[in-house]
Amino acid sequence: MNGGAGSDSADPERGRSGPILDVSGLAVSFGDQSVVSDVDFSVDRGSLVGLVGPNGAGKTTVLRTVKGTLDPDRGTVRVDGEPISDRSAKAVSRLVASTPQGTALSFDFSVRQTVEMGRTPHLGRFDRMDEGDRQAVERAMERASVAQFADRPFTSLSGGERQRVLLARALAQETPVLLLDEPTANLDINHAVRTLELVRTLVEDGKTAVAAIHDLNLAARYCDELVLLAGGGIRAAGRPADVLTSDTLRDAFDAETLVTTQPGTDAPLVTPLPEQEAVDRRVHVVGTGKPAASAVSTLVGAGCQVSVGVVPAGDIAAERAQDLDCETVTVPAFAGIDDATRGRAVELARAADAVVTAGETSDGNSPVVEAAGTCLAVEPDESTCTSAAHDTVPLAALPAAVASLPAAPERDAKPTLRQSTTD
Ligand SMILES: Nc1ncnc2c1ncn2[C@@H]1O[C@H](COP(=O)(O)OP(=O)(O)OP(=O)(O)O)[C@@H](O)[C@H]1O
Repeated sequence: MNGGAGSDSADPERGRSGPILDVSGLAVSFGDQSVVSDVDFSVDRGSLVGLVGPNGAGKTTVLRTVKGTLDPDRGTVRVDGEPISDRSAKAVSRLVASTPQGTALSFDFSVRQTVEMGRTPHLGRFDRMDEGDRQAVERAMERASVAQFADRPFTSLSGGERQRVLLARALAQETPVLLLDEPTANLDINHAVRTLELVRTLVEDGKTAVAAIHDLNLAARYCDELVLLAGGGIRAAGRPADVLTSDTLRDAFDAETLVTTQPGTDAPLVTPLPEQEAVDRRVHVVGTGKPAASAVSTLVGAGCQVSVGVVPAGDIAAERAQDLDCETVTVPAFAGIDDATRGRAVELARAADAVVTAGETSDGNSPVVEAAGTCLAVEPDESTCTSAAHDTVPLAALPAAVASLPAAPERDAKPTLRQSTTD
């Protein structure tokens, strides 16, 4: 019996909990060049963990070590509690399947023959595939959406199509653990999302997956946890929102980023920022909705100290400002602005080098807008606070417009901003 007749939904892993993969004290070098050391992480059954990090950080090296094709200098990889070094290569292949980073395989097999290779660990040396093996192959091709190419030569496919065939080969292996090295690298956005949705379905059915993923936003959206590798070790590990912060990304990638939240989810959204000199200005934003939220992100990204309000609690501009640790003066939605609340916003506006209005602003905020010496309105200007003289600028030009303003000389005497208060 060659096995493999079971369907994915009857995965024996389903319902089991706890770590299936445990990596401890891993150190790998090539010659005298250390690539990673002190790498420790474990992966729970039924979860998807993303390995992220800059080029050359060692993601592929860690994946190769986990599947046993590269021996570490130190450390242990355990699958299901047992070190892989104590198991035969074939036994490891029944537990761990992988897809390679590159798709430039030179063999000229058909797609079906390529996927059939995934059954090798389940066959004896002289065994032929049985009906159960053939069903596993068909199922894997269907799941990876490559059944329509089954009879074509592998080498005739595009890079993205090949990538899906290699995923099908790994699925045909029917292992509890999947290691995916850049599974979306050659895929268009539709196939990238479909591939990661498929991996999520597999994970929900009980499989465990570790994927090296360059696209931080896809990694954040689909992975349960991330391991950030950089500089020869793990820089951060845990929930995507805890790992993908501006500070850790600066540390790992030497890049400035703006981290907000992906619409409709609580996954972080990472926007790389072009290198530019920080705009050392203090700005108070008055407004609501997406225009005000975008103004806040743009100004924070440009390096300004930003405060916001008065804005209704729950408005996207208030949430964005709080995400970015800006002092935010709010009132409950649909409530009027009381004097004390308006007073705090006026104080912040006076202390700022400029007030920026964006999106709809209520008449109740007029004293806040008027409190500033300078007012800039973001196009299209929807402000109802018309009493203050202002220039209108497109959002993209806002940092430059703010930078061109003179900084108020009494900066040191200005009241300090509190971190993200809401009333
Ligand atoms: N066989 C090898 N011999 C020598 N050095 C190697 C070998 N394989 C990898 N390296 C080096 O090890 C380091 C880590 O490589 P690795 O491919 O693991 O990084 P990575 O994080 O997967 O990178 P990328 O994001 O670019 O795919 C790199 O500096 C690489 O040049």
